[in-house]
Amino acid sequence: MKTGGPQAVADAELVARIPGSKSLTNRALLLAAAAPGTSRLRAPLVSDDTVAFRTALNGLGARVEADDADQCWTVTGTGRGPVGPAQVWCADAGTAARFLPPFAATGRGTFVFDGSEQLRARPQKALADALTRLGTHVRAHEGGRLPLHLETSGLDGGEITLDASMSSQYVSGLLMAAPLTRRGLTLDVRSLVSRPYLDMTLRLMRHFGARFEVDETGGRIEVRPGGYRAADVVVEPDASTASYVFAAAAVTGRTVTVPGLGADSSQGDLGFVRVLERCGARVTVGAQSTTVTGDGRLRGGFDVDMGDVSDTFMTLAAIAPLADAPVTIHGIGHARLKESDRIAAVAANLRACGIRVEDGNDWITVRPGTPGPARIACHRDHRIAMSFAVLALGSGVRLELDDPACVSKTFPGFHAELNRLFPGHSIPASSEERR
Ligand SMILES: O=C(O)C1=C[C@@H](OP(=O)(O)O)[C@@H](O)[C@H](O)C1
Ligand SMILES: C=C(OP(=O)(O)O)C(=O)O
Repeated sequence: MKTGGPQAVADAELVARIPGSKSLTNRALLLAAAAPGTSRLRAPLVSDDTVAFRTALNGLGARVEADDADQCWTVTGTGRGPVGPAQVWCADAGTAARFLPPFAATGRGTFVFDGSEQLRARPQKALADALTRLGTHVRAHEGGRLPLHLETSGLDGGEITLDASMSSQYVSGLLMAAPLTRRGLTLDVRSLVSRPYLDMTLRLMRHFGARFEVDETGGRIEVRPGGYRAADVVVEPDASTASYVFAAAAVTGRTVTVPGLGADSSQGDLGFVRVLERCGARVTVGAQSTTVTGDGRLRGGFDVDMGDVSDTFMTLAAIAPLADAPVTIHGIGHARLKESDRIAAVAANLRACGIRVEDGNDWITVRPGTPGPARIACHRDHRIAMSFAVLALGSGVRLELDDPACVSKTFPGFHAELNRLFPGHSIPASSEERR
């Protein structure tokens, strides 16, 4: 029988404190704002993206109030689309820029959506075009980008085809607006990326009382009119965020459990643990929690499609130098259109560490190697910062992040939590002051 002592301490399971899902928080906020009456979000994510979303909804006529501990947000919704004029600041949040304009289009008046330089650079054309075809008067910057001006008297609905090859967020935004249209809306979705997010949207819409049908191909969705009813939501921990502590388990040979993230999760990014399994980690996805145990060595020599879980491809790419053979990740072309061009950013940072990398339009190959000290260019991309923090942890190399605080987009306490789980982690928590 094993007793206490150093080995027992080394083997002890680490229980990570992962904040709520950004995607669930911002969807639940929108649906609660669109429903009449009071809805509650328990354990919402409190971060730049969700606070921006909450503030935007307050400006659009809903009331979102937080309790003292920010553990429960109470939303008083209006039961209809918002009334303009309103100026909406989306900050860095893709979810705000893609979910809020369709919602506003179901209301009446004029609305102006804008965001940071980073968000202004991200594509919106398919969404702007769809709103125009539905009868909204839309004026956008070149290529449909922010700032976006809308003038609307509500949406009749109807049927439109939508190209979702750049982002699934356009589809989610239109779907969530659809029950507020006068006749209902049918979407014929083409070239969809990030499919699990669309399923998450539909699941949450159903929770708020929406009625819809999805055809057998999954590409045609018919949403009935009739609005929403208020509902309470318990927000699960964020699966994309959990990828960093799971990867940390894999590279340190420790066991990390994330409570509250289990087999029934609607977050596709929990699928990242199956990729870690290919690297040799042991994975248990239980009803209420997920556990990853690493053996400290990473197996490579595989090629994996991470198109459905692309927010986690950098987590794998950043630790891939520690694998015993090359790792290729493909299907991730749309990751070039996020907070940064993520393929380019990961490739350049790995090269700065002395690692051999090849990359193409929608793929990257990372070769085994010993990373050397480097300054990591985060490009204000939270996931670049968090991914390379895990490489620093796993390799013991000194990596300096040029913008450690950018993690506040989705996980303001990231460095502190990594340090709590893995004391002595080389990126100091003191670097975490907010921008
Ligand atoms: O709908 C969502 O909540 C999200 C969808 C994904 O974007 P794309 O659909 O643009 O890939 C993902 O990258 C993003 O972090 C969140
Ligand atoms: C792509 C991301 O964010 P968003 O599109 O919601 O801004 C992300 O969080 O990785």
